[in-house]
Amino acid sequence: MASVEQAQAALNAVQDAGSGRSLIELGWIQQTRLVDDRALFRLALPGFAQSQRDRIAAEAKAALLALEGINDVQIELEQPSGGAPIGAAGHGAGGQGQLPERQAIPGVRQVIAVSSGKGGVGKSTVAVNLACALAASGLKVGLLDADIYGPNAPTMLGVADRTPEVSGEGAQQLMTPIETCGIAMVSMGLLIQENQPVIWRGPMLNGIIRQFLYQVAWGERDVLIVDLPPGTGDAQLTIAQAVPMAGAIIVTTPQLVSLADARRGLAMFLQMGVDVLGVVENMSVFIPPDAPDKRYALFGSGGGSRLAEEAGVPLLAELPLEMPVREGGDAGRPVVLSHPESISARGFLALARQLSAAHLVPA
Ligand SMILES: Nc1ncnc2c1ncn2[C@@H]1O[C@H](COP(=O)(O)OP(=O)(O)OP(=O)(O)O)[C@@H](O)[C@H]1O
Repeated sequence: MASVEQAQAALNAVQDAGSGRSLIELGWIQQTRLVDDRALFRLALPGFAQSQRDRIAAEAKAALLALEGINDVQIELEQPSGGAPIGAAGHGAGGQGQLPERQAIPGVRQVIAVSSGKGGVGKSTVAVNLACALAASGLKVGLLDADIYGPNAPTMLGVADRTPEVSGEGAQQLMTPIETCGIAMVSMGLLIQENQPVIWRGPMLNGIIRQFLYQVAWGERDVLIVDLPPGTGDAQLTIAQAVPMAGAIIVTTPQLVSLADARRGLAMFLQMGVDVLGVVENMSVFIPPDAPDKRYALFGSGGGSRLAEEAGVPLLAELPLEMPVREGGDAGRPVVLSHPESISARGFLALARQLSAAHLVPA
């Protein structure tokens, strides 16, 4: 028959996927007891998504059932001290105290973040084309380029030389988004000179992102697409804590190194209580312009589906590496508008249809 110490040691081996730390060390598992052949413990998780809570509970349960003499496990679900109630708005990192309520953007019905673990995988390309494809389907779409340090959306949408109008002063300031390709967009790239470096610290970055969320005249929008910077930094945390979201899309290439980063990004969203809507694999195969029937798996294959499967989320699209995508991005005319018949454009349009059907309802 196992002892309480053995039960605790077994639970100590169960880790939080995001930080890699033990659940016991994090204080999420408490009051482990044994009654006859039953193990009981209290699970006090911060506001994780349901799937993440289920996974943690299942792993802890399995760890206990593997012990000799334990035939049943009972879990008491507890709200973490000072944290947000489990299953409510669902944000908060363990033990960090009460976070402010998420605040919706007036007139904006849904927010979808486009994220990637590492740079250069095509996150901005996906965000911009997805926004254009959703607009082409008749939805009212906004695009917030939250990649403050490397804003690419203005170039990809051909508006890098435009400057949004700003009215009012201080907290009353209101920026009018730029209208292009049927969408309304704002970006740091519209506010700084080209080639000017952006060197900001966290609090300033949070401030500008909050301004982009709440001090822009977004008007009535069925959906706001947020193009996040790569990685798991301040911008992701600010957005995830500030605004209620339909969820996040994770963009990755099939490459293993890209996958490891994408996993971290995915875990961060789940930890913040933000649903992951699915994975988009970009650059799945290269289609040469002079041999459009050929396919080359330049970055390997199967990475996107592996990531999606691991996380229990859908693989939303597998988009090829094609010349018109890059050309459209450089020329300021996204491929869904410049080459709507291309395989990539059809992939983006199908992605938009899927997301629309599952998460968006026009006003
Ligand atoms: N499917 C594709 N086919 C061809 N070119 C692509 C494709 N996806 C992205 N690209 C090109 O790859 C480059 C990087 O794409 P993009 O800027 O969208 O990546 P990113 O992940 O947003 O990068 P970062 O986060 O570093 O800004 C761009 O020149 C873009 O045009």
